[in-house]
Amino acid sequence: MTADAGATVPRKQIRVVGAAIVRDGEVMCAQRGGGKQLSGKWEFPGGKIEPHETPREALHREIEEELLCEVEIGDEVCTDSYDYDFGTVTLTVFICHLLSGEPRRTEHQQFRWLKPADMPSLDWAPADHKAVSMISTMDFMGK
Ligand SMILES: Nc1nc2c([nH]c(=O)n2[C@H]2C[C@H](O)[C@@H](COP(=O)(O)OP(=O)(O)OP(=O)(O)O)O2)c(=O)[nH]1
Repeated sequence: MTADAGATVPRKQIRVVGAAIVRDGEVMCAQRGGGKQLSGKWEFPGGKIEPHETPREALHREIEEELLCEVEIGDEVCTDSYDYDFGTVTLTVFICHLLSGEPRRTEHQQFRWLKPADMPSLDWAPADHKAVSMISTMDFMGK
């Protein structure tokens, strides 16, 4: 036995924010691009929180960079963690509305606008399952 036998290496902790963008009662779902972790899985647009940022600041920045548009960030849906082989992702999802511009694809394979109840039919990244389940019961019509 070596001195550090049994010692555990701390898992990489990755804090991520995602935007459930609502328009006309539907929610924007985005399919991850090729050549990345979780390629082909569906996710909420967003990304990693930088150390100096609040979750909302990070989401605002990520949506501008990734979708080239601006959103208003509303209520938090939930936070959930999933242990991937590359680290633990802790994902917080917010309901968002478009303020200006039209979401454009810079890195995703495709977008789909789905009614909340239809969202679970997609192959979501595992960290998203709780948020998708919660949003799938929501009704955004008239909002
Ligand atoms: N943006 C986003 N990432 C998610 C979601 N669910 C989920 O497991 N992730 C994972 C995928 C990535 O491993 C991690 C961070 O997302 P990211 O969008 O910054 O990842 P990335 O690989 O595109 O970023 P980068 O390292 O190239 O800067 O979180 C989600 O709904 N949205």
